[in-house]
Parts: sequence; C-alpha cells; structure tokens
Amino acid sequence: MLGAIDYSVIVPAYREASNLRPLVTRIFAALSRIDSPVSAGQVEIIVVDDNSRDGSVEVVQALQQEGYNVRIIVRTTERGLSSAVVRGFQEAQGDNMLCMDADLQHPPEYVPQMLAAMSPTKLFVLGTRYGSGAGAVDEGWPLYRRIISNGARMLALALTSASDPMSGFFGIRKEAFLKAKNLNTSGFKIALELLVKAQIHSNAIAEVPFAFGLRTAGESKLDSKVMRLYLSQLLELYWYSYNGLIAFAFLLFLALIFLVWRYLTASNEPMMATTVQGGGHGRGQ
Ligand SMILES: Nc1nc2c(ncn2[C@@H]2O[C@H](COP(=O)(O)OP(=O)(O)O[C@H]3O[C@H](CO)[C@@H](O)[C@H](O)[C@@H]3O)[C@@H](O)[C@H]2O)c(=O)[nH]1
Repeated sequence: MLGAIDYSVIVPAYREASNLRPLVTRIFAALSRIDSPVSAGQVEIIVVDDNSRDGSVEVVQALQQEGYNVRIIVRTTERGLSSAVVRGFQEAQGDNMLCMDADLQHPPEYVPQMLAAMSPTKLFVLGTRYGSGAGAVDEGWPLYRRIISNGARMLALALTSASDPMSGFFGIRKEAFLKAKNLNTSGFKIALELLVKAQIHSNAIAEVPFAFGLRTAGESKLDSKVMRLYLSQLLELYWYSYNGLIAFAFLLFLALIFLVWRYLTASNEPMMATTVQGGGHGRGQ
C-alpha cells in the first residue's frame, strides 16, 4: 500500500516523449539511494502535457505498469508552460511541490535535495545557476542566448532577492502557492511570478546551486514570443510591486531598448527594393 504523498514533482512537457523515461527513472533512482533525505514512496510525479501526441502518454503508462508513481495530465484546450505548471500544482497531493523541465537540463539527481529543502520556514526552494557550486551557466550557449538570459535576469533583480528568478527548477510549499492570487500564466517565468505574488521574503528562500545541463533531445520552445511575454510580465510585476511611477519609468526604459534594437537591426538589414502590388498585405515601414 502506498504511504502518504508529501512531495509532488511537476513536469510541464510538450513533445518530450524521448525524455520522460530517463527523467522518471533517474528521479526515482536518486530517491532510492540510501543517503536520500526523502524516500521514493513519499513522492509522485505529475507530467502536464499539452496534447503532444508524440507517444508521451504511452511512455507514462508503461512506467506506471512498472510501478513508478507517475501520471500524466493531457490538456487539450490550454497551452503554455506557466499554466501547465499551475495546473500541476493544483493537482498535486504533496504539500511540497517541485517544478522541473522534462528535458534533463535540470539534473534529476538534485531532486531529493530540492524536495528536502522545503519546510514550514523555507517556503520556496530555488535551483540556481549562479553562485558557488553552480556550473558555468552559459557554457556551450550561443552569444544571443547568453545576452538574453543575463539581460532578463538583471531586469528582475528589483523584484526579488532570489539569485536566479528565471530558473524553471524550483519548489514551493502548498500554503505559499495558495496565497498567490491573480497569477499571470501567459509567460514562461512562473517562478518569478510566484516569488512576487506569494510575497516570498528572502529568508524563506532556500537556494540550491546546480549545473544546468545541455538539452540532448527534443527542442527548446524559447522564441521571440516568449521574450515579448516576459517583458509584459515584468511590466505587470513592477506595477504590482511598486505601482505607477516606477512601472512607467520601466516602460520608458523598455521603449528605449526597443528603439535601440530597431536601430541596430535596421542598420544591418540589406537594402531591398520592394514592389507592392495593389491590394497586397505587406507590412509597410
Ligand atoms: N505543457 C507544456 N509544457 C511546455 C510548453 N512549452 C515548454 N514546455 C516544457 O517546459 C520545459 C521547458 O521548456 P524549454 O523549451 O526546454 O525551455 P528552455 O528554453 O530550455 O528554457 C529553460 O531555461 C529557462 C531559463 O533560461 C527556464 O525558465 C525554463 O524553465 C527552462 O528551464 C520543457 O519540459 C518543455 O517541454 C507548453 O506550451 N506546454
């Protein structure tokens, strides 16, 4: 008979069929080690999949047959990373809830330590890619990815004392999650959203440095839409935290960045002669 589930690991997943088996088996192998502070029987894994139709359901069913405590929620009417995480938290049985990517960039071997770091006084655990003990964050990343990642992190520094609010490897206690109202789930950065809206103070955050792995299967969903969503989420959080004036200053700052970006990209574009026939749908400049 299964004992009480104290810990829930939520895995948002879109087209991650090839990563689910190694993810689940490695998590439970880590929990089964003699030195694990949390035992495997206390843990459930919930995969929240947005109708990938890539065999993910069958992989999870096979793992269930083998005795792993894992289930999959398939959403057919909703899409998006943050809303998938929130759905998983809503379904979780455990009072301690961890979120991690399916793609093995968040090492499954850190799961026991991350779970055990949560307590009634440590309401939030953050897997951080910065600080001592973390591997080189951006090793192997292309330059543009490094600039985006560091720029995004700096813009969030005024909202939280957490060292890596962009991280998707984090945990939250259920009582803190329930305190967060009006969550904006349209973007990718649900950890930042929860840190601000659940009003997590710095002394309630436990940080666990980890080495961010490289994705070896499947594809990243990071694109320019994700970045736009992040900027609008930041604006809303500045408004939420500081009210009008600073949010307005931040908006001006964003407008300035946009203008500089337009200027730089326009000066790199080749000169082209464009002929638009009458009635066309060209985006005139
Ligand atoms: N259900 C669902 N899952 C999604 C969706 N989009 C992405 N995911 C899942 O969310 C996880 C992260 O998505 P990636 O596409 O792998 O993200 P990334 O670009 O590698 O971004 C990583 O770095 C960020 C910090 O720079 C992190 O914030 C992010 O969580 C992730 O770790 C993966 O498990 C992916 O399958 C979606 O629309 N729906």
